[in-house]
Amino acid sequence: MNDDGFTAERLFNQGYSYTYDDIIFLPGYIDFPVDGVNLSTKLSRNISLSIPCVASPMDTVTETSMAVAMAALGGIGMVHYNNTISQQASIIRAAKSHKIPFSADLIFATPSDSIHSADEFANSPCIFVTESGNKQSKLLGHVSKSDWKNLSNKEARISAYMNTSPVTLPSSYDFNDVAGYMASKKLDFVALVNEEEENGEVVNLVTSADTERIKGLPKLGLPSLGEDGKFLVGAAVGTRESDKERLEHLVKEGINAVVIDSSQGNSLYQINMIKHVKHTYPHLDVIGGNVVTNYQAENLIKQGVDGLRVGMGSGSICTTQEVCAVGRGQATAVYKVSSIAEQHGIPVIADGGISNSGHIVKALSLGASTVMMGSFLAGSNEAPGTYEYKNGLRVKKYRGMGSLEAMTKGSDARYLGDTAKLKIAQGVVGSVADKGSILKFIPYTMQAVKQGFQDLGASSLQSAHHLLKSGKLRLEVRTGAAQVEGGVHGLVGYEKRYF
Ligand SMILES: NC(=O)C1=CN([C@@H]2O[C@H](COP(=O)(O)OP(=O)(O)OC[C@H]3O[C@@H](n4cnc5c(N)ncnc54)[C@H](O)[C@@H]3O)[C@@H](O)[C@H]2O)C=CC1
Ligand SMILES: O=c1[nH]c(=O)c2[nH+]cn([C@@H]3O[C@H](COP(=O)(O)O)[C@@H](O)[C@H]3O)c2[nH]1
Ligand SMILES: [K+]
Repeated sequence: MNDDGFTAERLFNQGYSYTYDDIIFLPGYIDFPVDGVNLSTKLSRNISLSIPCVASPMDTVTETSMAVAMAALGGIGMVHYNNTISQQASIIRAAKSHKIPFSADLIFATPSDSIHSADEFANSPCIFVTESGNKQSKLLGHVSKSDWKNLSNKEARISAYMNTSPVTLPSSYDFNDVAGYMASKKLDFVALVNEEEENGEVVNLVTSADTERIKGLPKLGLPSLGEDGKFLVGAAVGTRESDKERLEHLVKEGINAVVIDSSQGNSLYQINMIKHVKHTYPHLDVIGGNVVTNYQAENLIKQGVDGLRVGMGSGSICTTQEVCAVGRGQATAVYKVSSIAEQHGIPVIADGGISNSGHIVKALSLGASTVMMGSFLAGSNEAPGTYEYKNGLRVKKYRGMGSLEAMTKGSDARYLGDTAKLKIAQGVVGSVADKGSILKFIPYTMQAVKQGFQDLGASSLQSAHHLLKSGKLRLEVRTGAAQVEGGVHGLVGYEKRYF
């Protein structure tokens, strides 16, 4: 009989709001190797993923590159809605047209243009020539940077010297198809065109440097693909009348799930929106939230949500608990909501507060099926925005969607028709350190999560949830001193490297 530690049920019913760092699991029994751990899971009732990772619908986290890379890794990205309907739709369209987990900056010109400086190529190995000089018209040829450098008359019009038979491949080719073709033909670069469109629009450019870089990264798992063979992409919408029109456009672009975005999801507005979505698009998975209590969760489950997003005030940029005095410690919130959702077969997304692989292990072992991350992903190459330097550190901007800056930017698009109102911030604007590509650090993070699962004696999410429910999973609260002991301590200096 195991009477060591507490069961989750006992620990989380004492009137404390615990967060991930407050608790620690006692180890279980290992009878399988690390690579025997399977992290496949469900985002929502009808959507399966091979890794439990979701990119948050925030304007400094998820646009095309993030959505593509997350799906390529086996997770999913939720495209934010702090933009116009057409901008959000075009981010989704672009993500859906990719089969390769990176996107290049594409440069276009018309045949009658001249190229005066190498700067016009920016970082691209070529400039594409189309009838109208933009992406949307027919591809006529290209000028490679090396051909342009050898040109004696730099004033010449592009039509006089462009290559009129550029090598293109369908954008439906996957990474191995493209890399294999490039290697066999010894190509420096190749354009990927969308063959579903009449004009064969160029959607991506792959260079041999890209293929070499990808080959050097950890092997990708099973990508998240829909029935149409395209990457799974989700999107967020609000609960205003105008969000119904927004959703109509997003559905046309083929989104696979919709997140109804709110800090407090148990509202008449959200319930009306869920009813609308369920009635109008019965095959679209709806993720409701955010919720942190049984009462909130039950109300949304009654309306037929296919997934629940859990977390209020736990995010790194959140000030909701300070400003509004509502919310819940994230470990308690995830455990409480998951135990109700599980009875209805509804997967839970643990949203916010993830800053290391241990937090992911905790969220999943407390009943969540996926984790949603903002700050953990915002410093990556795939997040929107460019890097800048702050105190010698390479950083990217990261801001709360309830920050004044984000609300002001989105107010035209999101709060259209609102009468003048006083804006109160529930988030901050900040920056996060450069982390490189998620194609590299997410596979390492998942390996760390697998090690945590192995220590617990859980070979899958299902088995972790079984340990939780059966009371075999034992945990304790860490005192302040235990938390200090659990971290690095007593050293004069050290370097923290995770992989
Ligand atoms: N997870 C978290 O802890 C938090 C997240 N956030 C994020 O910040 C952003 C903004 O969040 P919220 O302010 O909660 O957004 P929200 O859209 O739920 O609410 C904004 C305001 O509009 C009102 N409203 C919504 N629909 C309405 C309708 N149809 N008619 C009239 N009034 C309506 C709400 O009552 C509220 O006052 C979201 O992206 C959210 O995810 C903000 C705070 C906390
Ligand atoms: O109180 C808040 N004010 C905000 O401005 C805000 N913006 C985002 N979010 C929520 O935080 C989550 C991301 O949290 P992390 O950076 O910790 O991953 C996100 O996924 C959201 O749930 C906000 N919460
Ligand atoms: K917070």
